[in-house]
This record gives sequence, structure tokens and C-alpha cells, in this order.
Amino acid sequence: MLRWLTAGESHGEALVGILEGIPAHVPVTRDDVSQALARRRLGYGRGARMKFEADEVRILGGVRHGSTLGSPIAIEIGNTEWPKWETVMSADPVNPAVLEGQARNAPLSRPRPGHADLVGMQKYGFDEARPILERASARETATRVALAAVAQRFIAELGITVLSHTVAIGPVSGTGDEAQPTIDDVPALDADPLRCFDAELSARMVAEVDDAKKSGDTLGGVVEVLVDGVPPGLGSHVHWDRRLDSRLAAALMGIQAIKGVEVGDGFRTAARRGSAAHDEIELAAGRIARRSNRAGGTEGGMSTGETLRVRAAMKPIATVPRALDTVDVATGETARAHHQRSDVCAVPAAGVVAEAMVALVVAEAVCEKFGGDSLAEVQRNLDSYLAAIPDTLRTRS
Ligand SMILES: Cc1cc2nc3c(=O)[nH]c(=O)nc-3n(C[C@H](O)[C@H](O)[C@H](O)COP(=O)(O)O)c2cc1C
Ligand SMILES: C=C(O[C@@H]1CC(C(=O)O)=C[C@@H](OP(=O)(O)O)[C@H]1O)C(=O)O
Repeated sequence: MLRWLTAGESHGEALVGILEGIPAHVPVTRDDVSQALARRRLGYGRGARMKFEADEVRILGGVRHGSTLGSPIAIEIGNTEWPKWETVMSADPVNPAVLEGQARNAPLSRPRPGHADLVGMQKYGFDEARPILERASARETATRVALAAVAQRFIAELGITVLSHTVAIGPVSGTGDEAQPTIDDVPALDADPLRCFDAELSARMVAEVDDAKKSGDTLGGVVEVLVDGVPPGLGSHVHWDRRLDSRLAAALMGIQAIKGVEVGDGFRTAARRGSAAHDEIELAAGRIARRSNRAGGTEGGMSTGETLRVRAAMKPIATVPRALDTVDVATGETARAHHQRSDVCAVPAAGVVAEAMVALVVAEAVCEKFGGDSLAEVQRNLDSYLAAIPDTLRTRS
């Protein structure tokens, strides 16, 4: 079983995460985690904070000499800005007179439409949004990416790799008729500012971000996550909460601002006839093979062994510079929503977070099916399961 938990506020001293259930002997270093976090900070359209935020990583438990111990893994990510926020975000009581003069402590009484501000105040009994936005902020996703860096190292040892790419920014997207990309086509963020396959499309997306920024607006978009090397049979058809597709959907919907999820061709499949929607099974060089992968690597809630392919749709950033109408809950008067520095578009970063969530779900499903206390034991269980599939049922992949 794999379990994990995060804690920490956006402008607090640090974020912390614990991941329990990773077997012993998985090679992992602080650099692996730092590199994963660096990828999350990149992407065209991100705000000022990502330019200086350093994500100072400390692995506090579960790893020794670059290898997991099988014990819970604890990771801390220090916030570079903490000295500026120390008084306002202090865990210890602070003299109200000291807080009075702090600009950062000014009450945020003009909730932003589309963020957690208003309903969070109602639910948790606060009269301003700071105590809500501190945890609602997607800063928290740094912790998920850090924990998932370990999960990714674990499944990579078993030959499973995870990558994402940008499919749409606002209204700018491909036609949908493009050839299905493979994981080898995914460009690095330093090769393409939006991690988009198509250079011409990417340039149009960049122009769209520039245009939104110029007019004081924000954007969302769509990312796709591809997972190669998944063995057939992760997840199960026997119960709704064991289905791999339902678990992937829940994990992706658990990312801030994600409002839609597609497995394989998803919504596009709904528009097709059955004869053009499914992946026909054929014999290729004496092996069973699927002719296509419209299903995105799951059938009956189980991985098929084909590339796992899921998409997530992100709504535009809620902190719109040309601020939206709201009500000032301190005065009861109509107002403009509070605005602070913010991303214009965080779609490529959401792609890295989506990779993280997918990696955690796949790692969890691997632990369930092939569970062992050491990497070697998991590998043995996987190998013997694959070897036991009779030739007549064996697929190409
Ligand atoms: C990587 C990432 C970065 C984000 N950056 C911002 C941001 O700078 N400003 C903002 O208002 N929302 C940002 N969001 C979205 C908010 O966190 C999100 O809209 C908010 O938590 C409310 O949750 P909901 O959109 O799921 O309702 C970001 C989301 C992600 C995934
Ligand atoms: C800090 C991160 O993203 C933040 C997510 C976010 C939000 O409302 O979700 C708002 C912004 O926070 P701030 O006002 O402190 O700049 C983003 O920068 C991060 O991704 O590490």
C-alpha cells in the first residue's frame, strides 16, 4: 500500500510531505527531487515568484546514501520568501500591534471569483481570505511533485516512464487529427517553452499568452500525460474504486484548477460510432496486438499494456489582473477582487503536477499488484506474473 500526505502554507516556512510504502533499495537523491521541482517552476506564462523561488529540498527520512530504506520518506521544501513572511505567517502568537503595520497582513476582504476565498471564509469561519488562500494555493503541488519524484524513480526501475505535454492553451489547440504522439516526442521545457510537440502550434500558444498578459487577463488549457511500460492488469474491473481509470481521474481532478479529465480519446470517443471508437485486436507476428490506442491504455478499469494516456483541462488562473467584480465582505459594497502577483498561465506546470499525480497512482497500483518490501522482490513478482501469462494471451507490448 502506498500512502502520502502533504502539509504547509504557500508563504509558510516550508512545505512537508510524507510518502509511505515505497520499497527499499530504490535509488533516489536530493538532486532527483530538485530537478523535478525545477521542471514545475518552468513554463511560459508563470509569474514572478517562480523566477526566484528556489525550492530548497531536504530529505529528512526514508533515504540513506542515495537509496530508499523502505521506511516513510519525509521531504521538506523551504520557502525562499520566508524571512519576508515570518511575522505574518508565524505559528506563534504575534502581538497585534506588530501585525498592524505589516502590508502583507492587510485583510483580504475582496474574494476572487474562481478561487477558494469566499467559500473558504464561509466554511472555516474567517472574515478575510489569507487563511484560506495560503493552503488553497497551488504552491502545495511542489510537495506532490517532490514525493512523486521518488515514486517516479521507483516505477522507472521497473521500466515505467511518465511525461506530459501541452495540448491546448486557451482556444489555441491542434485540430485533433494529429498522429498520436509517443513519449519520445515530448520536448523538454528548455526546448519548448510550453512543452508542445508542434513548433508552429507552440508559437501560437506563446502569442496567446502574451496577448492575455497584455490585456490583463489569464488563461487555462489542456495537458496530456503519457505513461510507457505499464504492464497489463493494474487496477481492476471488479469494483468502482479499484478501476485504474477512476483513480487516475480522481488524482487529476485533485489538482487545483483542473475541471475536466479525459482517458484516452475520452470526449472525442463519445462522438464516434463503435466501429471507429474501439481498438481492434489482431495478430501481428504471431502475437496479439491492438491496432490502435484510442482507449488510452485502459479497458475495464485495468491497464492494457498500451501507453496510458490521460488529459486534464485547467481553467484560467483565477487571479485576473484586470480584476473581476466581487463584494468587499468588510464593507458590504461592490468592489474589484483583490489582486496580487500571479501566473498568467500555469498549464505546463500543471502538466508536471499531472505527471506527479499519475506517477503516484501508477506506483500505488504497482505496489498493490506486485507488492514487496524491496525493489528486487517487486521486480520478481512482476517478472513471474508476466511469465505466467500464457502465449495465447500474450500481447505485443
Ligand atoms: C501549477 C498551478 C499554478 C497556479 N497558479 C495560480 C496563480 O498564480 N494564481 C491563481 O489565482 N491561481 C493559480 N492556480 C489555480 C488555483 O490554485 C486554483 O484555481 C484555486 O486553488 C481554486 O481551486 P479550483 O480552481 O480547483 O476551484 C494555479 C494552479 C496550478 C495547478
Ligand atoms: C507559489 C506557487 O504558485 C502560486 C500558486 C498560486 C495559486 O493561487 O494557486 C498563486 C501564486 O502565489 P504567489 O502569490 O505567492 O506568487 C503562485 O505563484 C508555486 O507553484 O510554487
